[in-house]
Amino acid sequence: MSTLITNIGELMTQDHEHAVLKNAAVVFEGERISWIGAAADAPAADERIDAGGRAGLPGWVDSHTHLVFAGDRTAEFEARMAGEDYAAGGIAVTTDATRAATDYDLTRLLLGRVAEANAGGTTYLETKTGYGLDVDHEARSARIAAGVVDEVTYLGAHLVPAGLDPEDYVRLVCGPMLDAVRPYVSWADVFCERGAFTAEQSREILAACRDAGLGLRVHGNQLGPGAGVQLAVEFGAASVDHVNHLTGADLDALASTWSGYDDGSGPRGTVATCLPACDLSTRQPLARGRELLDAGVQIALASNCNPGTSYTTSMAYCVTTAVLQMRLSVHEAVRAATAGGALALRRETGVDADGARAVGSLAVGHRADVQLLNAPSVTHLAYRPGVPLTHAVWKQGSRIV
Ligand SMILES: N=CN[C@@H](CCC(=O)O)C(=O)O
Ligand SMILES: [Zn+2]
Repeated sequence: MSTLITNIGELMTQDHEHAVLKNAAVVFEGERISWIGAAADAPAADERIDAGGRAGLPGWVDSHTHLVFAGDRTAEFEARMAGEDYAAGGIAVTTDATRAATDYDLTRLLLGRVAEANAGGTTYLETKTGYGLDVDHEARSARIAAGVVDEVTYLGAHLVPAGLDPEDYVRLVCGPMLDAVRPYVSWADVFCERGAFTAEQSREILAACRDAGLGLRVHGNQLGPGAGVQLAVEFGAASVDHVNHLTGADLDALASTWSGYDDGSGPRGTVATCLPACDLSTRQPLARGRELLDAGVQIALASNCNPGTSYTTSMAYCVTTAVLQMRLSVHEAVRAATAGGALALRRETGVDADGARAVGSLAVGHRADVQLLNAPSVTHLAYRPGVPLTHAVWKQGSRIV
């Protein structure tokens, strides 16, 4: 089955050349893109969709979420808006509610959040465990997530549960808990922050997870300066996320991981993932996306959807905020929310050992994940803030919106 989407007024491909095509068309063959170019040259296909001059772009790649949870934290949010600071301890409230939920309810809640993300144009999703915090509940969260989302990250190192000795808990995270989640996850993450895990504890956990064959990610430098960025660089993590409080040395360390990447002489480095919706909800200074880009660091934008610090699945909101307040161009912000997210998940290129296709950019052979906006140009995402512009979404070649 092939599908032609034609009469696309502006197509932002986010491919290697950063091409933005006018009067464009794209053809899918099954789950993959088989052709892309000028509408006038497009080949015939089994199905023909007229985009009516609308703008098209890759589906969003949301590379940082915490979607497996029950309960809500409205009261904590209200207190924060009244002036209280965010503290990691709130994670325990969600952990209690999550442990109390049935498998059926947790799955239903997760599916609802994924559907909400899809409706806003998200076509590739990572999510984390981290609201189970004991062996059985972490394994359950990982198992449920693995049946629903594209990438699952083990975040047993989210908070030390009350009453446990931190060193005992770290041993659990590095041992029996890691063994229990291992069949379901491909990534591990650690919340390296005051009130969560120290640099030394984080290092021990990252080493154990690396030795178990997991790719690494780090929550770092969110609430103040800290060791997260340096640890992420030391371990060759695919991303370090939050990055609100960076020293010059942190910026240099991140930039050094990307030297030679652009001209093909160096490997992929550590992506700095900015979470603007979270920054606003926690009243942290916005991550310095502009400065990171100018220093040569590859960045991603992600929703960080979770009940504590960022209860939104809207990648469009993140893009809008990045343009209006972080001083990214529309092209840069869209890139960070598509190809940047893919880079943070190491899914930006070709066919890998799992047979998975590249996501986050529109090129022949890549996964057919495309969204059309109810707008003539992608700029409308920032020009018309808050307006739901999603018109149609295809994921792996199938229309889902
Ligand atoms: N910072 C750590 N974890 C989440 C928040 C979790 C929570 O408060 O429930 C985050 O990414 O912001
Ligand atoms: Zn997070």
